Amino acid sequence: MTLRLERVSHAYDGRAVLRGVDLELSEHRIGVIGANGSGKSTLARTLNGLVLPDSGRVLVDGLDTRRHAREIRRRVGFVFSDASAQIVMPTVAEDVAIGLRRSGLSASERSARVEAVLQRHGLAGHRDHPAHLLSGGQRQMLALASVLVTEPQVLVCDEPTTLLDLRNTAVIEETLGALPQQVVLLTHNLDSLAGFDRVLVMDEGRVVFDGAPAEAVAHYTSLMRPEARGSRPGDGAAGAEGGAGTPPPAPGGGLRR
Ligand SMILES: Nc1ncnc2c1ncn2[C@@H]1O[C@H](COP(=O)(O)OP(=O)(O)OP(=O)(O)O)[C@@H](O)[C@H]1O
Repeated sequence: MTLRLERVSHAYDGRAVLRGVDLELSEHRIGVIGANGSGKSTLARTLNGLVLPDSGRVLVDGLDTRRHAREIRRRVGFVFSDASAQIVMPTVAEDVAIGLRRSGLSASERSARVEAVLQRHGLAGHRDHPAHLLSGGQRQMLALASVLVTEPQVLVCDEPTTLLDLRNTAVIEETLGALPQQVVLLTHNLDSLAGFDRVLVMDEGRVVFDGAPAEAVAHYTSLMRPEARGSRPGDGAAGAEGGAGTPPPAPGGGLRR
């Protein structure tokens, strides 16, 4: 599936957080890294219409997020870092099932699908447990399962392991790695990007690097050096919309700018 951003800009309270982002995302594994506040979450939220851009547009397989919210949410699933915010039903099985309420499937098809997802993600033994009694790792797995049960074609994961310990981080990353779906992963865990097809580095609302994981991590690391942070052209330019004259990054091409 192709996710396409065309000159996407967005501001909160007059402060620009996305500045004229142009992207075409079709790779199987795409990472997004960047400093806190660089605009990663806002970018991710535009991909399934959780955020509608102030200007520009986002197309999911040609469908505009402004006009086709429901179809797009069905195709693009979203996983948040705080699973508790995503879990809405009292028990594990009910939470997984809720995503299928408008699926058009019969009750028996829905329960078969829920059961399969619970089994696959190690939650079958917790079927009737209150979701709030699960461990942090189990809660994140439940949040993931509740999205996967709807069988989205793309999964956008916004720092899904930030609140987890090392073991659960590994479990969630392995699960994501094995999914047949296209995955867009926002993360501060740079090690998890090895093997990704493409990694974007964001800085001050722009994609400043777009290429292979090792080069992207090196670029991000160099941006975070104190001398780089003090002298970047973007510093202090909040509100300078769009990056006029800045060439769009070459998809997967490792363009630095
Ligand atoms: N709903 C909102 N209302 C107002 N400001 C917001 C909102 N969401 C994000 N922001 C601000 O926009 C900027 C970009 O936030 P965003 O969450 O996109 O960045 P991020 O790169 O994902 O950061 P982090 O790594 O900390 O999650 C931040 O300064 C943030 O405070």
